Amino acid sequence: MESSSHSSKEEIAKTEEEWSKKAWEILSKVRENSPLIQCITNLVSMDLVANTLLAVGASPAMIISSQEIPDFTPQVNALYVNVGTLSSSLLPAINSAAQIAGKFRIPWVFDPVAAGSSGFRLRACLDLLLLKPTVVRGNGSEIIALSRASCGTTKGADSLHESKDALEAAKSLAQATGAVVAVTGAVDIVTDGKQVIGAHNGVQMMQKITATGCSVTALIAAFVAVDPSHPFEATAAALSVFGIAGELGMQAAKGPGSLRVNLIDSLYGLDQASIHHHAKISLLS
Ligand SMILES: Nc1ncnc2c1ncn2[C@@H]1O[C@H](COP(=O)(O)OP(=O)(O)O)[C@@H](O)[C@H]1O
Ligand SMILES: Cc1ncsc1CCOP(=O)(O)O
Ligand SMILES: [Mg+2]
Repeated sequence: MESSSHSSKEEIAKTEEEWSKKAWEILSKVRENSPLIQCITNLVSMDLVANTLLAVGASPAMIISSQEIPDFTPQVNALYVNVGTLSSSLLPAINSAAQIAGKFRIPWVFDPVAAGSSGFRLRACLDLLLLKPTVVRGNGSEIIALSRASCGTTKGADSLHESKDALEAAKSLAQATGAVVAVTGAVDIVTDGKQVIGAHNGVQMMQKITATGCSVTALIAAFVAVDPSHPFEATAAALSVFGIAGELGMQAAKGPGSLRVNLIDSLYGLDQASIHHHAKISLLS
C-alpha cells in the first residue's frame, strides 16, 4: 500500500495510573454525552453491538439503507462499519456512509471481519481503507490480510494468529493508511505506526461469544466519538474497558452464554475503582 503523511504522533498517557484515569475519563464522557453511533454491522452482531453501546450510555442506530445515508450520516457522532456479512447490495451503502463521514469529518471505525476470506471481501476492505478510517480493529489474521493485501491464512471470522504475530503488519498498515490500528487477542495491541501499546485485559472465553470483536470495535467508535482528537488513547481505553467487563463478568459466569449477559451488566456497572484496579495498559514501544 502507498504511504500516507496523514498519521501524526499523538501524545499519549505513559503510566498505568495515567491510562486508567484516561479510560475512566472517556467512559464518563460517553455516559454524559451519549454519542449517536451509526452502525452498519453484520447480521450476527447487531444485537450484541447495540446492547454494548447502550450499556455504556451511547446511542446506537442500525441505519443501513443507501436511501437514508445522505440524510442520516451527517448527524452522527461516529460511524461504525463492519463487513462481516458483506454483500454486493450492502457495499454501496457502506462506501457512501464512509465517504460522507470523511466529508463531514465524522470519525469512522472499521472492522474488517474475515478480510482474507475472499477476493471480493478483500478488495472491498482495501477500497474502504482508501476512505481513511480513523481506527481499524481486527484480529491477527484480519490485520495481516489487509497489510499484505492477500487472501488465505485466515479461518473465516476467527483468527489463525496471535495478536503479537500481527504487530509488524499493524504498524505498516497504520503507516500506510494513517489510521490507528488495533489487533485483539490475548493482548490487545494498538499502534499509530510509531507508538505501540498493549492492553492486557479480557478473558479467553470472550472468543467463544460471537460478535465480541464486533462489539469492542463499536465501543471504540463510541470512545472516539467523545474524544476525536485522541483516537489512539480512545482505542486503548475502549479495549481495556471491554476487557475489564469481561474479567468481571467471568467471575460469575458458567460458560459463554452467561458471560455474554454478565459482560453487558459489568459494562453498565463499571466504576472508577474497578477500572483503576483492573486496567492493564502499558507502552510496548
Ligand atoms: N486469549 C484471550 N485472552 C483475553 N481476552 C481475549 C482473548 N482472546 C480474545 N480476547 C478478547 O475478546 C474480544 C474479541 O477479540 P477477538 O476474539 O480477537 O476478536 P474477533 O472476534 O474479531 O476475532 C477482545 O476484547 C479481546 O481482547
Ligand atoms: C460468525 C460471523 N460470520 C460472519 S460475521 C460473524 C460474526 C463475527 O463476529 P466477531 O468477529 O466479533 O467474532
Ligand atoms: Mg470472534
